[in-house]
Amino acid sequence: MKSTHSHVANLPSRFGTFQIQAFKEGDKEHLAIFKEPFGEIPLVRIHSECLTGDALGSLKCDCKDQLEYALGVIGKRGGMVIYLRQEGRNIGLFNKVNAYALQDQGFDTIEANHQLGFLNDERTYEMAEIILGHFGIDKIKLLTNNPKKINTLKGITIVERWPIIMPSNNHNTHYLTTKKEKMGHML
Ligand SMILES: Nc1nc2c(ncn2[C@@H]2O[C@H](COP(=O)(O)OP(=O)(O)OP(=O)(O)O)[C@@H](O)[C@H]2O)c(=O)[nH]1
Ligand SMILES: [Zn+2]
Repeated sequence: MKSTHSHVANLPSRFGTFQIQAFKEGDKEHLAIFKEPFGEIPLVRIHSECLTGDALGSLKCDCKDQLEYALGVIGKRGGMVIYLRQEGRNIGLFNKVNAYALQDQGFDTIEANHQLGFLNDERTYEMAEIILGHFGIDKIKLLTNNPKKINTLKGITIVERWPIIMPSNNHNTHYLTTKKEKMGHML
């Protein structure tokens, strides 16, 4: 029988020694990166894939800084990073590059998504709930500035919100201002 989750493997990293487990959702493969013990209320970061930021170090967003901050804190205190393959707020890499091309012409992130026929944010968080459920977790402390993420996680009790605010740079100030003003991020 085909499994929807992989075995658990060790992942020594520059942020500490974690364990990882992969989860399949159709063609998408998500990851839980975790460090035990979790403590009574696990500290969790739900991170959405950003290849340009996470892997290439793009300065257009704050994703890599947030990911590394989360891995650093969770590597020390225990908890879990859920890495969801929702590139470009779930419009995919190809469309995100087209959105970036529109941003080069002066559109903001939201306007560029609309120009391409997408909503502001096409993400869902069911897989995060499924992964947390797999670990028997129903209460968390969540590292986020995003109110939609909090409101969408219906099956999980968010006992505390921990802000995850990174220093801005010349290239991402407009991106962060758009998140604050148009998406209500608590920045
Ligand atoms: N469509 C689109 N997606 C982007 C753009 N810049 C970054 N992203 C994606 O945005 C996602 C990160 O989401 P954010 O809204 O920045 O932050 P968040 O994770 O929802 O909120 P926090 O928990 O507070 O960090 C990743 O999937 C990125 O690939 C962009 O210009 N257009
Ligand atoms: Zn990013």
